[in-house]
Amino acid sequence: MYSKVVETTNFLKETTEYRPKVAIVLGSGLGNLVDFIDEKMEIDYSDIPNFPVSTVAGHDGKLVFGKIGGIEVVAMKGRFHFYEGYEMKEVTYPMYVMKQFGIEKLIVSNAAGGSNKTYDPGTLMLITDHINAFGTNPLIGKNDDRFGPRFPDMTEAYKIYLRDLAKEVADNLGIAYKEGVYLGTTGPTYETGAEVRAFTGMGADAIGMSTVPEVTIANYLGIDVLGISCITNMATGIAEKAHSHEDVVDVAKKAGENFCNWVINIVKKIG
Ligand SMILES: O=P(O)(O)O[C@H]1O[C@H](CO)[C@@H](O)[C@H]1O
Ligand SMILES: Nc1nc2[nH]cnc2c(=O)[nH]1
Repeated sequence: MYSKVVETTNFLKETTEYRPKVAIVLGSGLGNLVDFIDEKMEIDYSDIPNFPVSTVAGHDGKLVFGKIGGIEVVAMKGRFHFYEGYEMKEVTYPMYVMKQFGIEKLIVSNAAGGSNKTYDPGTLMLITDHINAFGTNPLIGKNDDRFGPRFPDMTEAYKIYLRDLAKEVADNLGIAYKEGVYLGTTGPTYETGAEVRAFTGMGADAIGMSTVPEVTIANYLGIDVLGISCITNMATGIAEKAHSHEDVVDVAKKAGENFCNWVINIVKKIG
C-alpha cells in the first residue's frame, strides 16, 4: 500500500502547485463549502491513480484545491463509506495520501442523526469524541511502521486546541453549536429504535455511517483532527417520520450557511 500512496501523492504533486497543510472532508449535503474556496483547482477522483470513486448522492467525488482567506486548503467533496462495499483501507485511503502530501490538520464533517433529544435538525455539533460501532477497525492487518505505530493512542482523537479555537470562532460569529459524541455504524440501514436507545445509553449524541474510520487513521498518522456533525434528523424512535437520504441532504444544505461560515473562519485561524 505504501508504494500506491506514494504514487497517488506524486500524481497530485505533479498536477497541482498547491501545497496545503489543511484538509477538509465534506459530509452529505455539505459540499457547498467549495463555493467559498478561491482560485479553485479541481481533480475528479476517477482521474486520480488508486483513488476510489464516490457512489453516494450528495458526494460529488472531487478533490478541490484552492484558498480560503489566502490559506491553501484541499477539500474532499465526497467521501467513501464502508457500506459502499469498500474495504476499510479504501475508505481511509485519502487520509494516507493527505499525510504524505503534507496535511497537518483535518476538518472532518458529516450529516448525522441526533440521538440526544435536545439536538434538533439543523444543529451543528462539535465532535468531542467518537464511538466505533463498525465492528471492525481500519488498522486491522499487518502494521506498516512507515505510516504509524501498531497501537495508536486515541486520548485526544479530536484535538482540544482545535475545539477551543472552533468555539472561540463560533462565539465571535454568533453561531450556535452543541458539543457531543459521534457514534459511527456501518449502515446503510438507519438504526432501529432499539439500537438508538442502546447507542444513547452508550453515550452517543449523534449517529452516522462515516468519520470514525477516517479519524482513526488521521490519529494514527499524526494528523490533528477537528470534527463537526450537522444533525439532519432526529434518530429513529425520536424522529416523528421515517428517514430518507433526500431529507438528510436537504437539511444539511439548509444548515450549510452556518456550517460554511464557521469552517471558513476556522480555516483562517488555523491555517
Ligand atoms: O457521514 P456522511 O457522509 O455525511 O453521510 C451520512 O448520511 C448518509 C445517510 O443519509 C450516510 O452516508 C451517513 O454517513
Ligand atoms: N446512521 C445514521 N446516519 C445518518 N446520517 C444522517 N442521519 C443519520 C441517522 O439517523 N443515522
